[in-house]
Amino acid sequence: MTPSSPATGTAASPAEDRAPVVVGTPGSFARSVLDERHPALLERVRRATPYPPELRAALDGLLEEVTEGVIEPLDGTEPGAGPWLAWGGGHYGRPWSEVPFLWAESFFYRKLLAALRYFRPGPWQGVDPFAPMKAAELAGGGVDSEFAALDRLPGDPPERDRALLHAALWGNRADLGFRLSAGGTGPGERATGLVADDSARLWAVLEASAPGTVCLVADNAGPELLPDLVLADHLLATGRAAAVVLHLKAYPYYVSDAVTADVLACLARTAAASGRAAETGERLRRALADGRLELRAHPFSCAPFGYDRMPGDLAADFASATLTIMKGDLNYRRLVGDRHWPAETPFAEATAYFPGPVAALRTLKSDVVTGLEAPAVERLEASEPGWRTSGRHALVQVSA
Ligand SMILES: O=P(O)(O)OC[C@@]1(O)O[C@H](CO)[C@@H](O)[C@@H]1O
Repeated sequence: MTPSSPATGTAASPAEDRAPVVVGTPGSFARSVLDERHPALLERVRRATPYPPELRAALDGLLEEVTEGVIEPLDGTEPGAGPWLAWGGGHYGRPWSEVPFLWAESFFYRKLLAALRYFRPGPWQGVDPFAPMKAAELAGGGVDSEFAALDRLPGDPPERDRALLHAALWGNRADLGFRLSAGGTGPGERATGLVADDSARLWAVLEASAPGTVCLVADNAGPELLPDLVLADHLLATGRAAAVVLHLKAYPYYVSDAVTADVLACLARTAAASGRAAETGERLRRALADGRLELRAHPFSCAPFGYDRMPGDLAADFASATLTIMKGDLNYRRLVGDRHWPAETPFAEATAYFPGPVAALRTLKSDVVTGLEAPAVERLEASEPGWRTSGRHALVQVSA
């Protein structure tokens, strides 16, 4: 994969003065992820699978590096090490907290897979270290409740649209990374109302032209991916889309991000269900088999950059879509840029480079946000200091 330009994250950019790139400043949310979530994740991975001694030793080495060391490049013999050398330019040899947060997180996940020999031929090749956690989530009772809720969907079409859009939106709270910090209980009680709501615009964009292709850029597996798949089925069934292209991650990433195996696991879960869940699953299987639901796992999906650096073939994909729907917090960070934007910065301005109409469905789990009204920001700042990262708030934003 070759992003349109190599990025070190240190080059000056016009946005830099107004919106500095997020790094792990002491006391920041980003720093807590680097100092707390990443070590906790290494421990969780180690407990989840009985890795042999050499893999456990590699995990120990990574733990030492992220807690006490500086960023070391991938071993030169690691498959795919080349691009990371180019992308890492000025970052190697520096503390993890001093480089762009998005780069540091992405590289952490890549190093974790290197430690576990995910890309090397041999018995551990292709073994998803997060699979045990994803499987437990998918088997959980929460999924049964979601399936039961499908049987109680409102009959009124606009109400049904809203219910399915909101299921996909709030499904983004199902992020396993969230459980790894601050007591590990997951996001707090969800807030009523959205901090920004362009839902009407989203449906209007889909209805403004003949049914075309919708790109749905997935985020987490299991309890988030299921309502995303249900939304994809709804877009196809209601003629809002002639085809849906579901963009997945190219390899395990940010703990619970969805890869192809996770889509198949969701379909297997629906096959074991009854009622609407089973019917939806059956339609999705047919859509996959006849090409109306297509899976893509572009290498850029795990690159440590924003979408403003996406390569031409991916941009062409999004350009040809009636609408691209970006799910989740990380995709939002990559869409608008992982920067400390003033929250009132118009969403359309931050996404002006995007090659087609784009929507974000996201719960707020990081410092980055755009497109809010000033009074709403003042209210949130005054009443709820952790509103940007608590996962209690959500938004639907559209730029078309
Ligand atoms: O993309 P998702 O699943 O909604 O969120 C991923 C996430 O939890 O990971 C980062 C911390 O690791 C946060 O910035 C972000 O909230």
